[in-house]
Amino acid sequence: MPDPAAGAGVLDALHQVILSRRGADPDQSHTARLFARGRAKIAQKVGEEAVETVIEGIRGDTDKLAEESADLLYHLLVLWADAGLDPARVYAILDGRRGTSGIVEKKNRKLKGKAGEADA
Ligand SMILES: N=c1c2ncn([C@@H]3O[C@H](COP(=O)(O)OP(=O)(O)OP(=O)(O)O)[C@@H](O)[C@H]3O)c2ncn1[C@@H]1O[C@H](COP(=O)(O)O)[C@@H](O)[C@H]1O
Repeated sequence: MPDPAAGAGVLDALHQVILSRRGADPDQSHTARLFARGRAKIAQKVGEEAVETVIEGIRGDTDKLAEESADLLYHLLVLWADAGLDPARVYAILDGRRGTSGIVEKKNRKLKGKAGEADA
C-alpha cells in the first residue's frame, strides 16, 4: 500500500534494495537483470524513461508524469549503483547549491570558463 506521506527517504531505501540485488538471479529480480545487461543498457533505459517523463510533462497529466518520474528515478538509481556512485554525493551537490541562484551559478561558471581559457 503506497504511503501518501512518503518522503525523499524512499530514495535511500530504494538505493539499499538496488545494492542488495547485485549478483542476484536475473530471473527473479528486474534490477539484477539490468545489472546483467550492462551499463550501456541501463543508461539507455534512463534515456528512454527521461523522454517519457518529458512527454508526460508536456502533456500535463500529473498521474502519468508521476509514474514516468518514478520509472526515471528508479533507473537513474540503478545507473548510479552500477557506476559506483553513492547517491549521497548527488544529494551533497544539491545541498551545496542551496541558496545560490541558478542564474548567479551560471554566470560564475562562465567566468571560470573564461579564466580557464586565459590560463591555457
Ligand atoms: N521501482 C522499481 C521499478 N520501476 C520500474 N521497474 C521495472 O522496470 C521495467 C520497465 O519495463 P520496460 O518494458 O520499459 O523495460 P525492460 O523490461 O527492461 O524491457 P526493454 O526496454 O529491454 O524492452 C518493468 O519491468 C518495471 O517493473 C521497476 N523495478 C523495480 N523497482 C523497485 O526495485 C525493487 C526491486 O525490484 P527487483 O529487482 O525486480 O526485485 C522493487 O521492489 C521496486 O521497489
